[in-house]
Amino acid sequence: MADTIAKIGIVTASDRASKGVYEDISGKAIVDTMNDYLISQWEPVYRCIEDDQKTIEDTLKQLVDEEKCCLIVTTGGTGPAARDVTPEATEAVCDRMMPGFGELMRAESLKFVPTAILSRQTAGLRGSSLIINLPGKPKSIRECLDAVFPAVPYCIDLMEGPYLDCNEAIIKPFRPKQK
Ligand SMILES: Nc1ncnc2c1ncn2[C@@H]1O[C@H](COP(=O)(O)OP(=O)(O)OP(=O)(O)O)[C@@H](O)[C@H]1O
Ligand SMILES: Nc1nc2c(c(=O)[nH]1)N[C@H]1C(S)=C(S)[C@@H](COP(=O)(O)O)O[C@H]1N2
Repeated sequence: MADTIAKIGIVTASDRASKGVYEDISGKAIVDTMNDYLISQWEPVYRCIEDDQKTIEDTLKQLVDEEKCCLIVTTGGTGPAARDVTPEATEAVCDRMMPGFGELMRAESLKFVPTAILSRQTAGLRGSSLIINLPGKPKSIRECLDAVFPAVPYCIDLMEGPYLDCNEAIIKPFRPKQK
């Protein structure tokens, strides 16, 4: 699927950003990061929603099943507060979990903040889409994506999704088997 435009879902789960109390800087940071990383064509499918489990589940299902996003990156709602339910919504819609993503992001994030372990961020597969949770803080976006993104293009190759070509001066994808 070399020439397919990759659709990438960007989901901000934040009560305040979704009500306009503050600007959604974290969702924008995901878009900026993808623009930095990717030299192949891609298209963002953006949603900014409240921290409500059913709303998050419905949004993730829509982005996978109807929009056909190969990758969905969420931000927010991964902590211990009562309304932090993004990991639960992610698990509920995924067929299989990819625990290594959360493990690596927490380990790398600990180099920046001791509160990294408060994030329950995870990742999983629904159909042939990869869903990755990031914390809500704007600066956590790049800290986490720089750690895990090298494995993302090959993950999408294995699910027969679009070929993600990266700017290797910024991020080096690792593909054990070249196409
Ligand atoms: N999407 C975002 N855009 C800009 N800043 C954000 C965003 N999400 C979080 N922040 C910042 O990080 C701080 C801590 O995030 P927190 O985890 O409380 O947010 P959240 O749970 O995503 O949002 P909310 O509590 O409104 O649902 C916030 O006070 C805010 O300053
Ligand atoms: N890389 C990184 N990870 C981070 C942080 C951060 O600033 N950078 N903040 C932590 C904090 S303070 C919290 S409470 C949790 C959960 O954040 P969330 O509820 O906004 O998703 O993510 C943690 N992980």
